[in-house]
Amino acid sequence: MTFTKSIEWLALVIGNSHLHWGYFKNGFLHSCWDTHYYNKPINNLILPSEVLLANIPNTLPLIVASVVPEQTAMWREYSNVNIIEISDIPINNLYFNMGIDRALAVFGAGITYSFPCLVIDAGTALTFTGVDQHSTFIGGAILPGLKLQFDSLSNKIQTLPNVDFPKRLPCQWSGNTMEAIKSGIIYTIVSGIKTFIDNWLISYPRSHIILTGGDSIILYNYFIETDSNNFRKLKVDRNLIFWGIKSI
Ligand SMILES: Nc1ncnc2c1ncn2[C@@H]1O[C@H](COP(=O)(O)OP(=O)(O)O)[C@@H](O)[C@H]1O
Ligand SMILES: CC(C)(COP(=O)(O)O)[C@@H](O)C(=O)NCCC(=O)O
Ligand SMILES: [K+]
Repeated sequence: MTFTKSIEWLALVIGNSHLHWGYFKNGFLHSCWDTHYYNKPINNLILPSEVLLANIPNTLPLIVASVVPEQTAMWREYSNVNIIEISDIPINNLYFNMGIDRALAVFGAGITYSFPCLVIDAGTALTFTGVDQHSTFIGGAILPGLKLQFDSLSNKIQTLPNVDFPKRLPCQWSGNTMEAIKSGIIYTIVSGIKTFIDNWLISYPRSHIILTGGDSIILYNYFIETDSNNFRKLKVDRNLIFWGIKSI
């Protein structure tokens, strides 16, 4: 399918925690914002004002990329909608049930920064998606995202409280439960990500590496605090998926 874009249109990326919205006008991403899920029936002609920013028309064409099937079904009710499928993404070797957010983000990264590239998406899940210089998907990995790791400890283990993750790197060797949780999760995520990056760079030394997703900025700050020299190749771009959608 080809995605013809009008002068004004909306992109909706449906993740496992949030709806991510982009408003395009004259070929530019004019504004972007996140909302919670909208769980009332969708009118077939008018988008709900609750999810739109003020002054954005509520009858615009909508292009949806979703990894949440129930939400996809809801937004399909809107008549002016197109849903992106894996087969729409011009990257070789993608597998059919791969997350459309991963495929679009890595395509958006390649279009914006050039291939090869490795995208690290720190959303509900944390994902790695690597594509080589021929726009061929090489492989990736999936693990629980930052918030999910904190939530799973407190949800499954009675003695462990829920803690918010800190803005700055915590102390690694902690003398109380809260700090020990922060240390455990953050230091293993940071060093795990570093291992993936180092391994990717052995095969693709000139690759771009881009962090995206809800926790990308906080993660980037942890990296810079740990070892700014080693992470100088790292970029943060919250809009990779929108660059991907714009370019299909
Ligand atoms: N109100 C919130 N609810 C849940 N997560 C939030 C919220 N605000 C920020 N976050 C952060 O956003 C991350 C999820 O990233 P996001 O990109 O929104 O995920 P997804 O694309 O999977 O919906 C969580 O790990 C969490 O730390
Ligand atoms: C891995 C994901 C759950 C990540 O979703 P997110 O954290 O962005 O909400 C999503 O990309 C997905 O459902 N993928 C399908 C499996 C795969 O990519 O192999
Ligand atoms: K995501």
